[in-house]
Amino acid sequence: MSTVHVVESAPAKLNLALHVVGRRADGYHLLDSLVAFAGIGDEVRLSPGPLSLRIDGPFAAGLDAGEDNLCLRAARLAGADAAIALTKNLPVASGIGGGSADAAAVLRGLAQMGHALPGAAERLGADVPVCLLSRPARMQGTGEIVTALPGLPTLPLVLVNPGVGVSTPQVFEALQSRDSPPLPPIPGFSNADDLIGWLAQTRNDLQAAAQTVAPVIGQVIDAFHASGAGFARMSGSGATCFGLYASAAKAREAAGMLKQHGWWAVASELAPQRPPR
Ligand SMILES: C[C@@](CO)(OP(=O)(O)O)[C@H](O)COP(=O)(O)OP(=O)(O)OC[C@H]1O[C@@H](n2ccc(N)nc2=O)[C@H](O)[C@@H]1O
Ligand SMILES: Nc1ncnc2c1ncn2[C@@H]1O[C@H](COP(=O)(O)OP(=O)(O)O)[C@@H](O)[C@H]1O
Repeated sequence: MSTVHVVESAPAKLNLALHVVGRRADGYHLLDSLVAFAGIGDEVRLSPGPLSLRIDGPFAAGLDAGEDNLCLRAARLAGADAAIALTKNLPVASGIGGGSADAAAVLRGLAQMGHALPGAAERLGADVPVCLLSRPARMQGTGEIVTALPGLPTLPLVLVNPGVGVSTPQVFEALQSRDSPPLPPIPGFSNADDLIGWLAQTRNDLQAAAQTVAPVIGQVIDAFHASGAGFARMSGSGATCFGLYASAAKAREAAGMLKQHGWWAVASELAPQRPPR
């Protein structure tokens, strides 16, 4: 068995706010999004060897380890060989960027093993540039413009996925309008009230569209409020939603209640402090 050389976490991406501000001639939508990362994520381990991928973890069964897997695509883009082990803790295709986070973690890990980061990482997926940073950021364009933000308060949160697959193209097609204003100026947030006050002035424009495809998303948001969340919203194109809570104990209690619906529900943290890279 080969020795693991590098372990990289691949934290879940959350679009705390997401405005659709336009549409390009090729049909792709222009976004303005406040992105942050959660304490929960996948994990990638790299060791020297020919290019290979092995997947374990709670969501391994839903994911093919073939050549299209974003871990392998990332290594090929970097021109690097490595034996990759992925622990898939995040639901697949659920609006929290698990595939992009995995690709970014592979690229970061390969960089630690001496391989240069490839240019145009966004070719792997729109969320890969922000996932490479894995820190709070404003994301614009289709994801290629990433501006790091000073930081966000670390807050208890719960993620819920109702187990319904939502197609990203279908959600974009279901949009009623594509000309939202940009996000309001993003101040420094010193506490939960600051952040929630700012979030209340924003939207996830994809949420209403996703709800037409998967009405259960509305039930998830209602259940978050019933469980004491101070704020609840869908991330990305769904169907995963997040709720913010006043304490870690309340988040854990809420996750227990939300699981009773038969949904994947996990208590974690928003923007946990991570050691500097
Ligand atoms: C919506 C976001 C927000 O962070 O998150 P997720 O829901 O993926 O987590 C991303 O922009 C998702 O980007 P990405 O992950 O590359 O989307 P894909 O699944 O590759 O895109 C599928 C399709 O959705 C449409 N699409 C996607 C992104 C975009 N900015 N405009 C679009 O119109 C296009 O029809 C595209 O062919
Ligand atoms: N390592 C990976 N993890 C998750 N999805 C992957 C991976 N590799 C390829 N994919 C594919 O990428 C697509 C997007 O997955 P993901 O990034 O989890 O979702 P989303 O873009 O909704 O946040 C899925 O359809 C999945 O089949």
